[in-house]
Amino acid sequence: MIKIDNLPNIFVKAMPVLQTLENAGFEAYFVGGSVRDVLLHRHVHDVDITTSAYPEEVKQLFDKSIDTGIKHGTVTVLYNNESYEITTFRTESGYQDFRRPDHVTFVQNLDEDLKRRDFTINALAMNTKGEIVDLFNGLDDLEHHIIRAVGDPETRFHEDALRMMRAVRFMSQLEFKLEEKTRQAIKDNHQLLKKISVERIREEFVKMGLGTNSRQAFQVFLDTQLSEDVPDFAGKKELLSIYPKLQFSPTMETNLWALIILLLKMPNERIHGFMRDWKNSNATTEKVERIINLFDLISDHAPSDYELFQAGEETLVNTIDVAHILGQPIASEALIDRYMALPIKQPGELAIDGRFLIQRGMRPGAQLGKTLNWIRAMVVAGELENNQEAIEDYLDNLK
Ligand SMILES: Nc1ccn([C@@H]2O[C@H](COP(=O)(O)OP(=O)(O)OP(=O)(O)O)[C@@H](O)[C@H]2O)c(=O)n1
Ligand SMILES: [Mg+2]
Repeated sequence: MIKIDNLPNIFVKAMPVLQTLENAGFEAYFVGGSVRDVLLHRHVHDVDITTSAYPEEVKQLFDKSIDTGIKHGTVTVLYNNESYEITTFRTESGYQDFRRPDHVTFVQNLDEDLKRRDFTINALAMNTKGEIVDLFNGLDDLEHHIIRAVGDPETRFHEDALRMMRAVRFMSQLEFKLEEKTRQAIKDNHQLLKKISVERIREEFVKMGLGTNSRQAFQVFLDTQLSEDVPDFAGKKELLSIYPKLQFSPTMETNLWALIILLLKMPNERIHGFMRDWKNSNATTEKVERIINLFDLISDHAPSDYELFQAGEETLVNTIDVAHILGQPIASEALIDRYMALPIKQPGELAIDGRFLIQRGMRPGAQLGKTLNWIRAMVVAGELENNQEAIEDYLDNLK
C-alpha cells in the first residue's frame, strides 16, 4: 500500500478531526481533490473528509458545526479556526434530471462511496496514517496522466452531466489525457449538458480556459460536441477552432471572455447579451467590454494619450495580453511606456475637483462637468501642469 510521509500542513491540521471520528468508533478519510493533488505535488487548497458517521453523529462530536448540506450528508465542522466539510459515506440514486441525486443513500463502507465518484483520480482516499485507498487504479491513471471515469462512464455522466465539463477542465488544469471510452461517452451524451445550470457550466469552462493545457482541452471540448450545448456556442465550431491554435493560453477570466468574443467575431451590441447568457457578473462584463473597446480602437489607430488615459492601466495591460495571445502585432512596450509617462493616470489624480470649481463660483451642473473634463484633457495632454495654481491661472486667463 502506498503511504505518504511528510503530509502538507493542511492535512496535519485536519488530522485531529479524523482522529476524533476514529476515536468515537467511526471510519474517516481524506478524499477527492486533496488526495489527488498531494500525490501530484500540486497545491492542496482544501481537504474533504468522508466518514461512516451519520451527520447527526458528526455534529455531536464537535462543538461547532453548520448544516451545509445535511440532506446530502454534509456537515461543516469548525475546528481550530478552520472549517471542514465532512460527508457521510453515500451512494446516489434516481437521477431524474441528470444533475443532482433525487436522494442519497448512506452506506456503511468506503468502497460504495468511492464507486459513485466521477474519475479514478478523484476516487482516492487517504487514512490517518497517510495510506492511500485505491480501488479503481487511480494511482496508475495519475502516473500516466489519464482522466478515466470510475466504472461505466455513461452511468457516471447520467448521474451528473456536469462531469463531462469536469473531464475537460481536469485535462486543462492537470495536463492529462482523456481515456478513450470516457471520451466516447462524452461524445454520445454531450446533450445532457443542456440540463445543467449555466453557473455550474461557466465555473468549469473558466477553469478549463485558465488551465495550463487549455488549448488541448478546448480541442476536446469542440470534438466531443460539448461546445454545442453551452450558451451561444452552437454552430460556431469553425470560429472557435482557432482557440486550440493560439500561441498562448489566457491567465485571466476577463481576457478569456474577450478572446472568445473576438474569435466569435461578435458585433459589439451582442456582447452584453452574450455575457448575460453566461450569467457573468456586471463587473466582469464591464471589464470585458472595456478590453474589446480598446482592442478595436488600437486595431483602428494609434491611441492618443487621452485615449490611453481613459482606458486605464488594467484595461491596457489586459488588452495587450489578449492581442498577444491572438498573435496581433501591437507595439505593447511603447504603449505601456506612453501610459507610464502620462502626467496623471487616473481621474482622481487631477489636482482639482468639482468642489474646487464651485468654490471659485461655478454652479453645479453640466457646464461644470465639461470644464472638469476639459482641464483633465489638457493635463493629460501635458498642456497644463497638474497643480492648483497653474489650473487657477489658466481659468483666470479664460475670463
Ligand atoms: N460532479 C462531481 C463533483 C465531485 N465529485 C467528487 O467529489 C470530489 C470533490 O469535488 P470538487 O471539490 O468539486 O472537485 P475536486 O476534485 O476536489 O477538484 P478541485 O480541486 O477543483 O476542488 C471529487 O474529487 C469527486 O470525487 C464527483 O464525483 N462528481
Ligand atoms: Mg475540491
